[in-house]
Amino acid sequence: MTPPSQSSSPDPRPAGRPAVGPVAVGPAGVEPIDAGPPAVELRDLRVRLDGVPILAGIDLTVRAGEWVTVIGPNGAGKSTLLRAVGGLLSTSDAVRLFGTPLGALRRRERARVVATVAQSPVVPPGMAVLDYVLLGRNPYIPPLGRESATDLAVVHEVLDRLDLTGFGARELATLSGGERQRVFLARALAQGATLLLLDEPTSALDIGHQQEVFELVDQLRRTEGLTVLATMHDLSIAGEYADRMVLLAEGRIVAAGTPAEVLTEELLARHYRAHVKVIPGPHGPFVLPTRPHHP
Ligand SMILES: Nc1ncnc2c1ncn2[C@@H]1O[C@H](COP(=O)(O)OP(=O)(O)OP(=O)(O)O)[C@@H](O)[C@H]1O
Repeated sequence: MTPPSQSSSPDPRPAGRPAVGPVAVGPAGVEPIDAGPPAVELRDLRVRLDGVPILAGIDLTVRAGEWVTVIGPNGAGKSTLLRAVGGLLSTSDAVRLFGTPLGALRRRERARVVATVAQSPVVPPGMAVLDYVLLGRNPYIPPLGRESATDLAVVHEVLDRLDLTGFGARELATLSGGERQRVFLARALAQGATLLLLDEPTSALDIGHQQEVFELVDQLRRTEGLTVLATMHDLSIAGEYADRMVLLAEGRIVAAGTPAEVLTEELLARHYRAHVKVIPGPHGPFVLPTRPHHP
């Protein structure tokens, strides 16, 4: 089930690529389509906030259907990078989504292309879960219009897939941290965008729900060509799901490559000042923090 188009504006998604509806599951095992422009293209992206340089010339390409995870120590600029890609910062023409400069996309168009799960989303006070997730359908609801049966069906399907059936009437503020985090993800998936930006999306989840969420996102990626740009601090999980990883430090990319190339003891010691043991695993290296040796 793909969200109906309600705009005559040009759709920057590659031709033939469906809008990703969370309930539209295609044949399993379809490889990402690698034709057409990249999902994300950053060319010399520089961001200053309140006069402070935060990102110092980032070049990064994320192919359609790829999962790229940005890692790095606190304050490295990961959230700022995702906010720039999501259109929340002024970036001139440094950011292109599916070949279109970000600035050329109107708000509703952009919302059909890119959905974000922010680290700490603002929650309108008193809002029920169902109404909050329905906000994800705004790009498909005409101004002054009401949600359609399709919008409601998508929302219920997403709630179901994120183990939130029965939560619809609950006030968001009464949920546990992990339940609330799944609602934030539900809203982003209900948006049906082709590019998903995940900023520490599972930091409050128990390991079971964490795995469930990442498996769901990965399934959408494999079956429907969803592109994922994520940040996370759990390096083992990051390596298990990412095709490629980018290590950011002090606003610059200091390493990029496969998880095995980026998750090395030497790089993690240098940029995180962390003592870790890296053990090869079937889907990516496991990174285990170890106590420094005291003689
Ligand atoms: N408005 C602002 N003015 C000045 N500095 C800012 C502003 N907003 C953010 N920063 C700084 O920018 C840097 C990057 O912040 P950002 O949130 O992108 O880091 P991060 O890598 O996501 O960190 P974390 O892992 O802690 O979430 C931080 O040092 C932060 O203090």
